[in-house]
Amino acid sequence: MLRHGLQMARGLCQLLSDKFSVGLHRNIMKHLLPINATGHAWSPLRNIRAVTQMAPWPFSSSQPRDYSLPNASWSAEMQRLYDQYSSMCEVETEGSEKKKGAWRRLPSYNRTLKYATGGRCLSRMLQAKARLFTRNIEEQGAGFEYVVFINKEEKTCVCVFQAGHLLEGPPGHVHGGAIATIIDSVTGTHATYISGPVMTANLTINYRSPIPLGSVVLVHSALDKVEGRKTFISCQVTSSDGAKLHTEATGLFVSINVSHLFGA
Ligand SMILES: CCCCCCCC(=O)SCCNC(=O)CCNC(=O)[C@H](O)C(C)(C)COP(=O)(O)OP(=O)(O)OC[C@H]1O[C@@H](n2cnc3c(N)ncnc32)[C@H](O)[C@@H]1OP(=O)(O)O
Repeated sequence: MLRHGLQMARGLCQLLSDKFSVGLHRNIMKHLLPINATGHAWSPLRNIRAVTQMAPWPFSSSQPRDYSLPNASWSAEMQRLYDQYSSMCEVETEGSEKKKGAWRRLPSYNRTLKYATGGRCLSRMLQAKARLFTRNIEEQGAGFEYVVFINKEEKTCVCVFQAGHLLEGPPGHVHGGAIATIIDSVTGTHATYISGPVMTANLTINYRSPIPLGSVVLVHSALDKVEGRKTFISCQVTSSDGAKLHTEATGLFVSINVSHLFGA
């Protein structure tokens, strides 16, 4: 019973911190994972693990890499847009006072839920190898380079997305499935920020104009409405100056009890 409860707590914590990559995880993480003076996470669950012989806590020895931070593969346009939205974000100044800003950058990691379906643990091999679909290409700039910002006041999201050469569909242009993936990731993250844990129930996409490989586009996500467990989001992918419409989409996200993902 204790073991099962701890697995659930650990899975929930990681779900909120990895899969959904949104701010609400912070409240839980700060209780479960105080950061010590060396910057390493300390977990009360880790201490209990010695008694219960549970699988390793994935964040126990080092901080996870935040993939939404700039790297050498980012083009000047990607960096410019990152700087533009970052300048509108809330920042902590000296003395822990916060400078007001409507936007917030959402961190992004490469691990997803550790304990998945059927109420059973995934095999150790799968646990070790599982990676978030959009963050699983090692070579920087080859796949999905993106960063998501959320506007708390307007309840909108924008993602700056640079599509790498491994995402080719039609010659020299981005694969429709890759476009769907980034749309699902951004709108899903947005819905989670609004409504807590959700799953995509429906995604409807209209492709209006092809996206050149290597280009930087903006994925704009807006909340349409929330009806009970249903969160409706609409989305547009445009050129970085907003002049060209590439893709339009609508998504329906249904709130779930996380036990849904544990097969309970
Ligand atoms: C950082 C990374 C972020 C990544 C975000 C990516 C998110 C994802 O990709 S999730 C993976 C893809 N999605 C899935 O695998 C979901 C699979 N489907 C399911 O698990 C379930 O069908 C689920 C959870 C969506 C809904 O099931 P359940 O909880 O039983 O809800 P259910 O009672 O059927 O429906 C609830 C409401 O939604 C409606 N609904 C459910 N599915 C649909 C649908 N496809 N179309 C329209 N309406 C729907 C129902 O009609 C019902 O409406 P109402 O309350 O008005 O009667």
